[in-house]
Amino acid sequence: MVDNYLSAGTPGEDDGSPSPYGTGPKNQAADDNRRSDYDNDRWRDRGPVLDPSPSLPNAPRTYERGPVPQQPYVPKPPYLPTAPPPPGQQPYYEAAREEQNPFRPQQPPAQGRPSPFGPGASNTTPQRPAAPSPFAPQNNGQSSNGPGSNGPGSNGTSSNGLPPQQPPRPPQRLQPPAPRPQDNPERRHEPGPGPEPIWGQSSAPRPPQPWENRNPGQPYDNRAQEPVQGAGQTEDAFSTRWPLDRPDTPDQTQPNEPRRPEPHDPARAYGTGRSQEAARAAHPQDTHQNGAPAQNTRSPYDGPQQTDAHPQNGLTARDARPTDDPRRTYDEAQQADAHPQNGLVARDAQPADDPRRTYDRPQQADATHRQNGVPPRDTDPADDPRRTYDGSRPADAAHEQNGLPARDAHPADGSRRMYDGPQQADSSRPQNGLTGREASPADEPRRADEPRRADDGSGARAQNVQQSRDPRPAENTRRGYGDVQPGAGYGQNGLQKHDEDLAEDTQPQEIRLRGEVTPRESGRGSGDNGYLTDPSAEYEINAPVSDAVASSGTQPQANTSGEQQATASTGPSTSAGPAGSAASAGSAGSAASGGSGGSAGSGGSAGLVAAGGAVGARRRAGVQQDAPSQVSAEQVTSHRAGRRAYQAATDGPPADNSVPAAPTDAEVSPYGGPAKPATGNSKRPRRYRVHHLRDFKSRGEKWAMLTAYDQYTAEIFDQAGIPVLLVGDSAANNVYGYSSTLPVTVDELIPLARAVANAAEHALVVADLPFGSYQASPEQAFHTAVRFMKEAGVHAVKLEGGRTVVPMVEKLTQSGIPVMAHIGFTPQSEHSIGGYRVQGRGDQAAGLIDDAVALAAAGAFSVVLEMVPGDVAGEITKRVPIPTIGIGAGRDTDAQVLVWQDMAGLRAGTMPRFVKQYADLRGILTNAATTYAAEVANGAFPGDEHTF
Ligand SMILES: Nc1nc(=O)c2c([nH]1)NC[C@@H]1CN(c3ccc(C(=O)N[C@@H](CCC(=O)O)C(=O)O)cc3)CN21
Ligand SMILES: CC(C)C(=O)C(=O)O
Ligand SMILES: [Mg+2]
Repeated sequence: MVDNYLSAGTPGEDDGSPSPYGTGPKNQAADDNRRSDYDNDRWRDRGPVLDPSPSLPNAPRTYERGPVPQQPYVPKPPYLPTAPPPPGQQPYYEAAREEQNPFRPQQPPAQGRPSPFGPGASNTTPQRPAAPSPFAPQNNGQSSNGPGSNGPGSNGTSSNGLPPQQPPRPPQRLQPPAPRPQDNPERRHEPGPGPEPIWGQSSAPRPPQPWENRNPGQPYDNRAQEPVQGAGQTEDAFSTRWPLDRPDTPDQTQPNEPRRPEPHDPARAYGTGRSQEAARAAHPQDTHQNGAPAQNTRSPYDGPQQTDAHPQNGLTARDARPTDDPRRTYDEAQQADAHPQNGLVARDAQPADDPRRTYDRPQQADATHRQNGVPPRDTDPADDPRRTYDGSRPADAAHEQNGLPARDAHPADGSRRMYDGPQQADSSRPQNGLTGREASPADEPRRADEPRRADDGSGARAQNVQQSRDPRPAENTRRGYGDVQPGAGYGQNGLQKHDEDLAEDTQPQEIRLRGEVTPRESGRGSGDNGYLTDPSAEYEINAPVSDAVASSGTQPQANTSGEQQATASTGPSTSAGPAGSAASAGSAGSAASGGSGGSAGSGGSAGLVAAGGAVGARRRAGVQQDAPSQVSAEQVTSHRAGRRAYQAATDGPPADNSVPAAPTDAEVSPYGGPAKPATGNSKRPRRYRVHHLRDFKSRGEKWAMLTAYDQYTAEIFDQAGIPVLLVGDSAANNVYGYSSTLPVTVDELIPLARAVANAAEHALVVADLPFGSYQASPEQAFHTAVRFMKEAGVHAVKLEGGRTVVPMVEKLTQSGIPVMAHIGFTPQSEHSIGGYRVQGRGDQAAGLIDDAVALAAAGAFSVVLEMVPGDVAGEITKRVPIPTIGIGAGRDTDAQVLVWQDMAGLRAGTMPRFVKQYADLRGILTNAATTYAAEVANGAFPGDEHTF
């Protein structure tokens, strides 16, 4: 079947084709133990009984699944930027409901349109051309091309005759980068490469844009450009008559628009593939940041290297095993060995390593290999051309650092990754300080048994040390992470503005406190889960928390946990803010030696840890000891303990209106030198809050959101400086293996959200409300959101929908629950939308803008724009005072979001177009598991040092 985009079913369901998520099995939601959030009859009619929730046994769940009270809802937006609808006028959301009629006309698919569901679908169209990829097979004659190759094609640079993974993209994408739009306003007028007319480029009059068709007092009528054909739709249903349609709407957002001086040019064609192609062609830096693809560089992941990396190549675990003190504790090893820039061991800085480290601690490099991102420990770091942190093998090293596969090596797993090759190589540089491929002394594949090269020794390493502290690629003209100095970002740009934030952040984290008093943490058993027996009082379970806060003032009430006792031991990370997250990950976080660990984005609190207490406190606190590698000193103790310690150390107003450098802000050399004092007021908030995001927008600082579904990823991303973590309902297909987001339930998401909220020290944690858990009514939305707030400890919720969900947004925001909106392609509405389609093209743009404005007016603190034409996303970003977060919405949104498994290359399958992969975790794990199995088989593991 070819997806006709009008089908109510997913292609995966219709024709057995694979899910676009890359998950193999179809929806497995039939598990008897799984409960629906909304319409499971087993629960609906029970009345106010205790609901044996798997996430919190015996908690009353009547508010989740019971009959939803359908009370008349009176919208009362808490901080409306506009007047309510005139009396007698149909509420805007009533009209919106019709506008979002799932049966509204759909544009037929263009012939030859590639299926979003990948090559497995019954789709005869070829894959979309992709940029030349560094992972495309190269001419080493040794790489294996797995079954997942995307087939024939040549990127024009591959010289090995093996098919690249993707057909070529237009060659002009490899041109040097063009200026950013703000640097070159003319770009918006650049013609596309094809015959498709681009509005504004010809002398012919361009069609009016939807939002231009609005006269004062005369609402724009979508009917003019979007004929209604759907059943049950009236003309009025498509008339979005509501106050924000007034032309003065933009003025309301004017104070929030400092960075977009250029007026929106509606002449730019919307959302056509042509215009997108043109934009890409005009901005090759999008796919290749420095315009110099390292097309011929070899990767450490090619065939011989993979072979070499394994025990059978002679580099056995025992060969490589150091002979130093096997008694080192894990935490010590972390501190000493972590090379936070890239996850590699600073071998030269740590000749004595812990032989007991498992791969969970990648520093145990004995049997670990380049493909695992871990250097062999029997090699001399000074002359190993494979080193990824010596700047000697830029493109390859970049891949190596990120675990990205070689261009000439096809992923062994057969996945069809849509790598954007040169971009990936180059984009690694801001994080790892690598220079460029011109600095590479060796492009040929390196074998483990070949002589070490001496031309990238200490000099190159020293160079890299310096470079690693400047994450900015000189040629990177794009605004964003790469432009930010270590220690910049939030700290430098926002400190004065956020003096109040510091004060606030020294206050108890009430949301966290609630989270702390979960039944699990309070030691209450399932029979005493904190819920009152009176369902009407079910939200009063915070009494212990309130008591704690009240009795402790600005300090949380001490309890008997060792975690609390550890409060003086360390402090939180104080690395740069979101704009500097990559910077901090690449340099400021290079705290590997000096006895202190330093993970990406965190300075090492060496002194504090060395002073003792942290590790012990960690143990006393019962905090997990076998934390992941690269754990910074602050992580050695518990998050909360560190936070309290820092709070204790920094309580009180900051002196002379500036934020003091935190004790953990020192930059520590990975090469053993003394800690370098922090150069700036690098500081990020104790907790990112919605007002920080607003401030980012007002300052024009872009930021990144990632999904997270578990403790370690949350911890890592948090430490990397990601200010907002989303526990997406995409866990459905990225955790639970469903083929869409529809099956996942509140009960399935809450444990994940709780893990993330527990682990995220600084990030604002947002949880998706899953399908069916909020659409019924504002009250249902409220009850579901409360569950996430109480049981998971998240700080905000996200829900999908435009004006139809405005009442829900209002209810939540009025209840003190921050709401992130989500419009454009809303996966929960996949079946009504008719597939994975770009939304807001052409005439749909006006409706999408209306949605965004209405959601902002309803109190949403931000809005996700998914698969929205770049122009429309840019226009929305101008129109609304709240941050826009794009995924497949171009570069003009205030922020970006990606599903982390996509971003890090963990999942297989064809990636959506908007995905850029920054690592090859799948390859890393594949190699790790393969090596582990091989060592078990050949007896290399476990060794004496692993034996008691
Ligand atoms: N791993 C993962 N990544 C995601 O981005 C994601 C999820 N899961 N699950 C929830 C939603 C669903 N999303 C998706 C999933 C697939 C496409 C997709 O296949 N897009 C194609 C076709 C687009 C079109 O036809 O216009 C693409 O090439 O982008 C898009 C968004 C985004 N979200
Ligand atoms: C893709 C993002 C925005 C999301 O909603 C999710 O991960 O569930
Ligand atoms: Mg979602």
